[in-house]
Amino acid sequence: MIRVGVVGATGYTAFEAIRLINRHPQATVTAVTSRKDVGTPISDVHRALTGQLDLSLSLADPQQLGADCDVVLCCLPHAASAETVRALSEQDLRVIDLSADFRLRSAAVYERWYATEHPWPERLGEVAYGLPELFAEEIADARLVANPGCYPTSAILPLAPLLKAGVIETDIIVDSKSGVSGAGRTPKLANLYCEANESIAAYSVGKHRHQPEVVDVLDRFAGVQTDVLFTPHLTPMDRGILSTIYVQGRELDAQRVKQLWQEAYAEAPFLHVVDSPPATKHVSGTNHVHMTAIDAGKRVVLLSVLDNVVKGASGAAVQNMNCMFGLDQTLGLGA
Ligand SMILES: NC(=O)C1=CN([C@@H]2O[C@H](COP(=O)(O)OP(=O)(O)OC[C@H]3O[C@@H](n4cnc5c(N)ncnc54)[C@H](OP(=O)(O)O)[C@@H]3O)[C@@H](O)[C@H]2O)C=CC1
Ligand SMILES: CC(=O)N[C@@H](CCC(=O)OP(=O)(O)O)C(=O)O
Repeated sequence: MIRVGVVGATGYTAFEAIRLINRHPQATVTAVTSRKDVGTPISDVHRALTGQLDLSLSLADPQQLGADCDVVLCCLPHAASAETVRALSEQDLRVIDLSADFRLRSAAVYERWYATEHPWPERLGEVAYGLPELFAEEIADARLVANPGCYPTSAILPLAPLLKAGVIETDIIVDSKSGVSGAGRTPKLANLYCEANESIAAYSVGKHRHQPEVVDVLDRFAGVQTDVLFTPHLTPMDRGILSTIYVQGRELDAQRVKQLWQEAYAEAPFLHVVDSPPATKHVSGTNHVHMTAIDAGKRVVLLSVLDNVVKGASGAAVQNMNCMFGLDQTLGLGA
């Protein structure tokens, strides 16, 4: 059995990770940590875990986690995560960081977009990016994996094969909508029921930190510098992301896009090319991504949907864990 520690266990991604590991035939949760709820049973914090996991929260002590775990899923906010990841990396265990702290390859870019100094800049650029559909070999060999952002996953997966094949121009528009769980469980005014319900709004227009992540990962995979305009929207649903992506290229049409996806993702168990516009409900609670392409004048419109807390976070983390331990990618993920 793989012994799994969950750091920052009181949050949404941690809950989803525990739920998935509880169903995993070869992994078990052995430690859950928190700053503020030390000593509290995890099932008091996440009531859906009643009768499902008999563990109490402890402080994140790297040495103790090193003794109790083979792998730690670090579910802390960005900027807070990097120090903990660094301390955990000194232990004899593998780490999957769900935050953004090790996704970018450049400390200067990180510092510009996250407005904070990186505490371990020399490690950036050597960390596997946790999209097994694109980087399976690096992930399999890694001791530290940077789990992708939820929006970036929804944009990178449709775009990567098209850029690699050189069939689209590098000027790309990504318009994304997310459910409120994407913002985490830590309360914020914009995410209160009366603010978010029956309403939809764009935010961080032209300055969201996932824009450089998409650009960096596409360059890493396809060796192409893109100019991505990314606009996220908060929508009144619990979970789910829909990304609408506008691309164009000479003699490009939807059929060619789908053919390139089919070739690139023939072995990818969670990626599905569908024939009509997908809905977030089609993938809710699953690790699947549905994608389609539709001709629209001089452009092709790409549509992708995923569950932000599963394929956008904890499901991807379990998929990465499976790769790191030489297991079938789908184990514990119901596919
Ligand atoms: N929600 C989503 O859909 C996605 C989230 N992510 C990323 O995953 C990570 C976790 O997200 P999520 O679970 O939604 O977040 P939450 O806000 O739900 O939970 C984060 C947990 O981290 C702990 N925490 C908060 N602030 C600090 C701090 N300054 N130092 C140490 N611990 C802290 C808290 O636990 P306590 O107070 O008990 O210590 C909190 O419960 C984030 O980096 C997020 O950006 C990535 C993809 C998708
Ligand atoms: C709806 C909502 O607020 N979503 C979050 C994205 C969550 C995520 O993936 O963010 P990380 O890169 O920090 O892991 C946001 O826009 O900040």
